Amino acid sequence: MPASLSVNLNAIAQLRNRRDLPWPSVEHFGRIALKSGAHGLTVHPRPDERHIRFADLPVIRALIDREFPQAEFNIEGYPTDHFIGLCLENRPDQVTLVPDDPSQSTSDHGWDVIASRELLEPVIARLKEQDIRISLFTDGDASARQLQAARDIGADRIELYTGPYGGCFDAPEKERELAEVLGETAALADKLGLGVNAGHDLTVANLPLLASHIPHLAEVSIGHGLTADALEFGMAETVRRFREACGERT
Ligand SMILES: CC(=O)[C@@H](O)[C@H](O)COP(=O)(O)O
Ligand SMILES: NCC(=O)COP(=O)(O)O
Repeated sequence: MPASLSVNLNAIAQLRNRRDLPWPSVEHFGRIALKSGAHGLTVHPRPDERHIRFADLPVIRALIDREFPQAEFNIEGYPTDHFIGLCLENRPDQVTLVPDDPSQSTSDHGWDVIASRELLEPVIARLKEQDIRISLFTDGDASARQLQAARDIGADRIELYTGPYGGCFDAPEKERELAEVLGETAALADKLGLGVNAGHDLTVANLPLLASHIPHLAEVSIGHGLTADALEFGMAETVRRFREACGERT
């Protein structure tokens, strides 16, 4: 079964925010992405609203409810009270919890689940009361103890942080990163009953090899590389290319 593609709209929002204008519109490009066969939309609102604004969330929720009821809405972020409130108001199918400091420019590491158990366990319970699937952003080389802890506190999935893989894709180290790091962690998570998502710095070039090393890969969320390609090929054609890179026949 090919991995589902969730299109991250952060970069579209960042371009929009250069001016006090409503375009490029996250609703418009979200619609094109879903019409073109993307399985869902992802947003990662950050506290300074530098790309996704809090007001974008109900717009995306309404787009999915009205026009694409099968599509999934994935909200990513650090679990502050404000973030949890945004999630409860906007009814995502999945929340991906990410251990980012508010000043971080982008995500660059996964949770230390064991050390963060007191923070994460009640948050996961609260979100799961609303039937929201929980994914925890996880380092590619997470230990068995970390994965076990993720499962014990109620996570449904992990999202493997693929930044280091993206960074070494043109170098020989990518073989080790794939087989011994991401592949082994994914296999262990699968054995423990955790679903496996992946994201960060994925591209149409590096996605097929990743997917071939993680046969049970459930979902990839992709923003930066996909938006760059959309500038060249258009959003509809780009989504088609990324779906193919996931192993879908388009
Ligand atoms: C959680 C993650 O992998 C991030 O890649 C993300 O959602 C993108 O965040 P920015 O768009 O702010 O870089
Ligand atoms: N969870 C990762 C994500 O949504 C997008 O990351 P990127 O493709 O913008 O690096």
